[in-house]
Amino acid sequence: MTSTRSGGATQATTVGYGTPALELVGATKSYGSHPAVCGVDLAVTAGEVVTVIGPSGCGKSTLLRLAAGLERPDSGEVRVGGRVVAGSTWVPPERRRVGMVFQDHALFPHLDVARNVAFGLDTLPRAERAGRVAEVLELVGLGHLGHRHPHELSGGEQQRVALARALAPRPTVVLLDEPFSSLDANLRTQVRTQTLEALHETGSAALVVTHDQTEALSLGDRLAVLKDGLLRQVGTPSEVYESPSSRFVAAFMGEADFLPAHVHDALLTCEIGVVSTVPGWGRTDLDVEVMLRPHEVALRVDRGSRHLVERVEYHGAFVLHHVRLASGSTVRSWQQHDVQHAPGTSVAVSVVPGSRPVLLAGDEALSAPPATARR
Ligand SMILES: Nc1ncnc2c1ncn2[C@@H]1O[C@H](COP(=O)(O)OP(=O)(O)OP(=O)(O)O)[C@@H](O)[C@H]1O
Repeated sequence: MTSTRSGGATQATTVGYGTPALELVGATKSYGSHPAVCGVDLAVTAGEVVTVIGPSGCGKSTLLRLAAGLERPDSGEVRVGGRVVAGSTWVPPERRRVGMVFQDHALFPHLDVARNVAFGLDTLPRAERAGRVAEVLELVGLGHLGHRHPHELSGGEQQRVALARALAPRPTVVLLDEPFSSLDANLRTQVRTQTLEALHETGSAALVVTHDQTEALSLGDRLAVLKDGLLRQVGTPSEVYESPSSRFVAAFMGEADFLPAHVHDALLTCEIGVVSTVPGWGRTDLDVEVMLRPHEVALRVDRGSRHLVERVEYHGAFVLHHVRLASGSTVRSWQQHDVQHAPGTSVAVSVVPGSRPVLLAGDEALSAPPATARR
């Protein structure tokens, strides 16, 4: 069931309570014999921003194109506002209540900003069109630029026009494909914030493709990690970063080092000593691997240690130290910007107290001890 929220001309068409704005159910698409998206189940609710991230060629754009109606699924369904738009039936892109924002903005060069934004509003009575255009341009902070042509705008302004154009018809869902990647780093942060504000203001559901881990972690209410066309994990940014379900997700979402480790009666130890206790792992004896992120690794100069600083990377606010352990394994450690241990320095390495490192058996993260490991 779709309904329009009362009390706000800028509001998107939202869906009834409990109905996802966008649902992909078993969505599958191959190009020839090459599977691009394999049985993806993903739901986005009204007002929610979900980012899709994964390595190049993993199927991110194909997933978005399936939702938009620019590709037909080989099997599975796409639903918008609870209505099937692909699967047992086919609804073309322009009738899906879906807005799209592309990486290159895709504005019409011969139309001014106002006409670009008005482009998808032909079903609206003429008298209401100008008001709606003014409203969404105001929403993205460009109320004063309606008369300009795209070539007279900065990259960030063009991106905001593209967003205004996508939001103007009050879509149920907005799909954004790498929307900030053509902007330089400073502008990207600013336009990202403005985009999020506009999306939250309208209450649209949004699915955003990005290849930037930091962006995925900071932008989305949830993020979906894709690899080889398969969804590997869906969760809030902190769930995915702090409790990755696999080695792939752990390493893809940020710096991660893996060390052989052992759990004995809920005590986790590895080459650098005691890592932590592991609640619920009493009466367990098991070889595992522990994942350590650089913010969990502490260093202290110790002339007697056989662990040596190998390389130091200055990042401004923080300095990343690469340490070669006595065994030959390496770990990384973030230090404050004024701490730089020169290569060759002997250091004691430990785990920052309070850390809850992730344990792995093979490529899968362990959330509980396997039954076979119980003594
Ligand atoms: N029209 C097409 N014809 C044939 N193969 C395609 C087509 N579009 C995409 N593919 C293939 O499908 C796979 C998924 O492509 P897709 O563009 O969805 O990946 P992506 O994750 O968006 O990649 P990137 O991050 O590099 O943009 C890739 O192997 C790609 O080569």
